[in-house]
Amino acid sequence: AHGSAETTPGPHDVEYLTTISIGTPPQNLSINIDTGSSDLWVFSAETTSSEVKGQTVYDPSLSSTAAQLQGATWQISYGDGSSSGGDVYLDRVALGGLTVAAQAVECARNVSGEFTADGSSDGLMGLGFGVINMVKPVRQKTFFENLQAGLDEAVFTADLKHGMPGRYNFGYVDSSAYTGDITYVPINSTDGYWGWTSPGYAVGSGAFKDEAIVGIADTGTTLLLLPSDIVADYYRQVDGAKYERNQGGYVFGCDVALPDFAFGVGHTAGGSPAMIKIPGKYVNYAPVGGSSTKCYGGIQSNDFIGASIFGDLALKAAFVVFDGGNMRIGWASK
Ligand SMILES: O=C(NNC1=NCCC1)c1ccc(Br)cc1
Repeated sequence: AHGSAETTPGPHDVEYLTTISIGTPPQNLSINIDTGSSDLWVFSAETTSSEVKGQTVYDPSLSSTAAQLQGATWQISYGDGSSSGGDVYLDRVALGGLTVAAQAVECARNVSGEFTADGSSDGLMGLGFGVINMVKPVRQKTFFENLQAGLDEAVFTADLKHGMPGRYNFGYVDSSAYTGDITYVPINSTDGYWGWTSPGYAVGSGAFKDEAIVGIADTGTTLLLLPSDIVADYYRQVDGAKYERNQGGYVFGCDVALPDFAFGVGHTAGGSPAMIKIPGKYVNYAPVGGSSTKCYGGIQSNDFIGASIFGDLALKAAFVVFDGGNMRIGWASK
């Protein structure tokens, strides 16, 4: 089996939203597919009403195929400090023409302010590894893990785009969706993430710099978060760019010229790595609050996290294969 679903960017490509249907008759929700976590949770009929502002909720009592997972609860917090928690139902979940008959659907009883304020997202679908699923006492499998054995190929692919809809495919690699070759590198899933190491980077037309970047591929994080020395190196090439603590990162004039940023993938011994190039204009993330001339950079430091995060800013410059069958990740230009 294989399937395909369109995914639509929010403002400034802050997140990408994909429609899933839950239950019988189907209840359609718009969710954020997140390779940086492993819980499928949704706003629900049980969510504290003051914390629901415009979201569509899943109501298991209206689904003839819903069954509460007795005694199961969950609580999760994300890298950006947001959080949610609640209880668990098993129900059928469909996405892109694929269905899991008994998927753990984690129903929120409470959500943090970030989720309440985001009227576009009705929940998250984690496509990380089940080892970090947060359901207690028995952790649950992700949608992809439940599908995997029945897929033609044990893969899903992310084809996110700048300011326009992209696509998540499951069970196959669409050879018409990228250019050149896909370069695969092994992943380290010990922490439950799609962890991988880039051999280095280049700023604009500059030389490749051999500096290993240990990170994760995370569709649920908006920006590209890298070691502070690499980030400083990039913004040295941006006229007037500076680090502003009260803005929480590097800012620059919204009309400034921005160099491309390229990161390496794999490299044959002595050979040069494949490069994924992020166009400079993608690095202009958005005007900072209250200004129309000062803009916030899409490349920022990871110093509080430790690992680097190849978030949507990096992913939307590539066609990315999350290969669960071979525990590897593949990157291609497009
Ligand atoms: O939470 C993480 N990714 N997903 C999401 N962020 C915000 C909403 C969803 C995340 C995962 C790993 C590391 Br290391 C840092 C952050």
